[in-house]
Amino acid sequence: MTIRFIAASRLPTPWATFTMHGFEDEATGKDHIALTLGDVSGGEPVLGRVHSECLTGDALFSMRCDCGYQLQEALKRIAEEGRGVLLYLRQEGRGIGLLNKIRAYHLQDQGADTVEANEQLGFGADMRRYDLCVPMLNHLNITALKLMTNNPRKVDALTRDGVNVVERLPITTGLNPHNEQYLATKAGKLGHMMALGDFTQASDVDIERKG
Ligand SMILES: Nc1nc2c(ncn2[C@@H]2O[C@H](COP(=O)(O)OP(=O)(O)OP(=O)(O)O)[C@@H](O)[C@H]2O)c(=O)[nH]1
Ligand SMILES: [Zn+2]
Repeated sequence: MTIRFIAASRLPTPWATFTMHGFEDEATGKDHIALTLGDVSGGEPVLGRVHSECLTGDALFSMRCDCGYQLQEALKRIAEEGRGVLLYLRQEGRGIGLLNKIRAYHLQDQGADTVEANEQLGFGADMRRYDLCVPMLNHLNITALKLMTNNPRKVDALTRDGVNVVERLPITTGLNPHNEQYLATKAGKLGHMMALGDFTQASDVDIERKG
């Protein structure tokens, strides 16, 4: 695996002006991004989010999942802390790609859950890799993460790959009638450490999206 740093720039957002660092994965040709805020080097654990691409949730306001809500919440929490990192990994659809995710959504429209749909298409439930995080974090001189996630397998995979996750912080936001079943399946079948009662409602946190 060769991850090459390409360029960095300012990225103003509604929450803070981040620094955006662009990387290229030479093996796959995919681009990945890190957003940082404040001085993240120096060894003190950094508040972080490792977020896998969800074009539908992150960019198209989909309410089928919790991705877009988590992305906003993570940037907001990093801004409140004044220091942190978000790794935005281009592994759409838990690694199956956008078009296969649409195929999986079609099966879910007909009654399959998110895990069954992947399996009916011949994929594992979660095909993601996290080994690319190590060179990205090394480039940023980040040695320890306080990770915002509900996904214990993400913590295990990152740890196996050599990322020092010193703390796991829940990120439960964006519950709505369209993603309730999906979130229940994540908790029931994928082992996510969350209960629907923990969630902030999408309507409470995201009024500007209701439009
Ligand atoms: N195959 C498939 N992928 C989905 C579906 N819904 C969301 N996704 C993808 O699931 C991934 C969600 O990634 P993350 O937000 O990093 O989170 P996570 O592993 O669910 O765990 P958290 O850190 O707790 O959010 C993204 O790549 C989405 O595109 C689905 O129904 N099917
Ligand atoms: Zn999503």
